[in-house]
Amino acid sequence: MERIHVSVRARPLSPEDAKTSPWRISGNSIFIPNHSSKFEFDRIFGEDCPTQEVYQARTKDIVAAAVRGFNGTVFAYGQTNSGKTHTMRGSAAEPGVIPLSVYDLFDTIEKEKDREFLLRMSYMEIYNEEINDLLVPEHLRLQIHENLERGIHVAGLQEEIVASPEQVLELMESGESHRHIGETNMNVYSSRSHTIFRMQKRKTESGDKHEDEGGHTSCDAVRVSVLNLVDLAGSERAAKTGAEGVRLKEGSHINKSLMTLGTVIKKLSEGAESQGGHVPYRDSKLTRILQPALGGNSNTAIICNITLAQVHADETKSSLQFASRALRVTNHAHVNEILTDAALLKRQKKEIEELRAKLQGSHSEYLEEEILNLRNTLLQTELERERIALELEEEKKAHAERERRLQEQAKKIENLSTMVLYSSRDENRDNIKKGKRRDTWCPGALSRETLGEARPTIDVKGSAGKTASSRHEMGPLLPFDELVNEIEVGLDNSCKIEEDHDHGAQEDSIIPNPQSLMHVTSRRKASTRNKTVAEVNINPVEIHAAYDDLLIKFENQIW
Ligand SMILES: Nc1ncnc2c1ncn2[C@@H]1O[C@H](COP(=O)(O)OP(=O)(O)OP(=O)(O)O)[C@@H](O)[C@H]1O
Repeated sequence: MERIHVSVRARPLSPEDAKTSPWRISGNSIFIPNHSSKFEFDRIFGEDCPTQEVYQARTKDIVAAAVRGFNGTVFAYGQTNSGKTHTMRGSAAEPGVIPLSVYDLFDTIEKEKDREFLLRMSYMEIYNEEINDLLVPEHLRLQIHENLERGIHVAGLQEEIVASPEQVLELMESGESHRHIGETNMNVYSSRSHTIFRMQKRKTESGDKHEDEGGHTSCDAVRVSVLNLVDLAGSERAAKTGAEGVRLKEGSHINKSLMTLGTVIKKLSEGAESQGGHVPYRDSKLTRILQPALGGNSNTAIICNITLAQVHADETKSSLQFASRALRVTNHAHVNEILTDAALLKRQKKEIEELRAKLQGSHSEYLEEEILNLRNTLLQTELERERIALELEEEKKAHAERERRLQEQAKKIENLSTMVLYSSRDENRDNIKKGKRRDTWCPGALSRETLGEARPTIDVKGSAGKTASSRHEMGPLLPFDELVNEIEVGLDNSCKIEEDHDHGAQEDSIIPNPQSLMHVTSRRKASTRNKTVAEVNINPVEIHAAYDDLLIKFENQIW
């Protein structure tokens, strides 16, 4: 929301008028001393102020905004002979707002090299409430239309494509030749019509360019803005202008349209539009054409031309009241963008792609979180697997230890068997050698001392091929049962020693004590050892028998 910018420009006075002028200007205020009326505006330009300064005050910004796509309207308002045409058209010596705007417009466009512009100009007048085309004189009584695409526009109005300020000004000069100008008592070249100089800019936004599959560049947005520069006909009093006939009729239409403009401004200043009230835009061609500029989509500035002469004090006061009301009118300018169907599709496609990219981005975040969770789960599984592997390894070691002990026990048993068999073979050999055998066995007849002299020394070799380095002395020759009892007593001690003994690899090379082995074969307390006996199929009865045989052979050997 931005209100209409209103400035006041006072035209130079003759020395006589200057002496009698009741008006005083102080800053941006104008008033009549000792009078209740005091007006304040955005700017007040004195009689010595050049048009360039007037242009710089606001119009320059409106032109720049028009290049960016905002509608703009600047119009000069005031009584006849107040300097409106001088302000808007100017002269060769002092160009007016229109030529200054045209040059500025092209300058701005040239600086915006990345944009593509298409400029058109039109020039029309509203004469006696009829719209005529000043560029094409045959185009008379044109009608005002309104539609969604073009808004309010004059149908059939010539729109010349222009490429330079000089071309524009030439066309403008040409149009001036068709304008209704008449002589009145107040102004030799009095404008008898309102003129509207219009520049339309169609801008294609380079930022919206796209390259299609064929590599061609197309634009999907076109900004269209309209700059209206209006030189109104001046309000006049027939008594002062001396208008008669045609001039009187012209003056009547001028006054009527200006009165409608005043009413529209008054209504807008009172907030009628925002309150849903009626604003009589359609009561005149002027207000209808300028409707977007008055409370609508446009940056608007009004330059109120006045004369400070005493003789025109009432008209000046009336103009200042109009301008003062206009200060309270607000507009809502915005960029006007036109999209073709193809352009609309392209833009929507672009938006969809952007949304899809955003969606994929958020989905990717979700996936990353999922991957992180999976990685954590995987890590936990790996740790669990390693823990189980360690436990398995420990179990294997324990199992191997058990197997090793079982094998040791088996070897000991096997050694015992081998020892028994070896002794048996030696006895047979000695028996054959001596040819002597004892038929009965009398243990009581044998003293331990006697037996000790005859106790053989046996070199025992392991059946597994291991060399037994230890030499074991045979104990006293006892009956088998007695021997077993003795062994059990001995093995209790042996077990204790064995428990304290390191079961290293060195132990494998030691020939087991046969007595210990006998313990292994007969001891019922140790279930594992009984199991070992069963596994190696050593029958204690057989050992018993073999032992008896050995004793007999041994005795035979002695005797
Ligand atoms: N600021 C100014 N400096 C110098 N001369 C001026 C100035 N304003 C107006 N004039 C002169 O005053 C005369 C009338 O001005 P102008 O034609 O612009 O008035 P107008 O408001 O357009 O009148 P009308 O409504 O009858 O067309 C012209 O000769 C113009 O050169």
